[in-house]
Amino acid sequence: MATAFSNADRAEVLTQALPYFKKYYGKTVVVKYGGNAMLTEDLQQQVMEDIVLLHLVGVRVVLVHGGGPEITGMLKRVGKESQFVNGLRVTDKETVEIAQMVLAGKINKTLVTYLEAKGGSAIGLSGMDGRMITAKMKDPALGYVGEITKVNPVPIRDLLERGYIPVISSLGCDKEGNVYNINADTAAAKIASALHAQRLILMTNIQGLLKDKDDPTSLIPLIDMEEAEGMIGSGIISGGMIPKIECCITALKNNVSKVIIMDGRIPHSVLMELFTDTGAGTMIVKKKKAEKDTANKNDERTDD
Ligand SMILES: Nc1ncnc2c1ncn2[C@@H]1O[C@H](COP(=O)(O)OP(=O)(O)O)[C@@H](O)[C@H]1O
Ligand SMILES: CC(=O)N[C@@H](CCC(=O)OP(=O)(O)O)C(=O)O
Repeated sequence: MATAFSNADRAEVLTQALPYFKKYYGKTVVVKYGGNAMLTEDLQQQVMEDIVLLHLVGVRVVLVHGGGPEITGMLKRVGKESQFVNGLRVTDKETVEIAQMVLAGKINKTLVTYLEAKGGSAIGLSGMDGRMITAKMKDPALGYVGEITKVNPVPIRDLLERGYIPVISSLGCDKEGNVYNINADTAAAKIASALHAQRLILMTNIQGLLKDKDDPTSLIPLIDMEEAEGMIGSGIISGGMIPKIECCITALKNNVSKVIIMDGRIPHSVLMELFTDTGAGTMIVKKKKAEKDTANKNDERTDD
């Protein structure tokens, strides 16, 4: 097949990636995949191929997934309308059962199958397995929406040690055996904290954090926690981006080195972020090293 790249070009690309392979070898990267970045089978397969590549070059990669649109679709099929309060789905007993079927059943197993088909070894678990995610009711008005009280990282570490990619769905349970529906960004952030991850990558359906959410050219490549908090206060960050940024900030305050929000619909965005000079999306750091105007995302990316 004719291609625009010569073998020399390909070798050059690999050589350029070498310092990044070295940087991330043996490091823990938690990737959250979900929402509209998960809409087609092709897209899911492409992202899983990237995850396998990360795994094969020695990154300890953990995949945490959501699947909100699929839960909404399944609820519709049984005649139930979804209702959200501040980005969280109001979850009655029937809804949590359906969330469990969709997340722990269909999506988790589909992603595991794709990872295996692409040459990885993956094991799919939900937050209930091995008491990985303990939760309590967040607010009785929301029903069975879980607030995470504890993450047990041992089963995840065991799988990583044995060379598996853990694939975790965002459900949790309490001591009484109640199951809770948990926002997948929140679950990924808490898991990243429990693992002291080098990177938490949240894949979403927008380029990253934008100065103006309706202007795709206004991407902010690098921001720190204080600036991000200010942008929530000033209304630049709104809607579903608010809980996303809040859980990024909590992760940074709790053992996670850096967080990236990126567009999961762009092919190979995760590889671009980790293995190229340019990166992708928005990186959130605790505190920028340089002053605001001179801060360079690449300085932050190549150092921690
Ligand atoms: N400043 C901003 N930059 C980027 N997106 C923003 C911003 N403010 C609000 N948003 C909105 O947040 C959305 C992402 O949140 P959400 O839809 O909950 O993502 P997901 O379903 O992937 O978890 C974007 O599609 C966008 O409409
Ligand atoms: C409590 C709550 O809202 N849970 C989410 C869980 C799935 C999720 O977060 O999926 P995405 O990442 O695809 O949005 C829900 O029911 O949609």
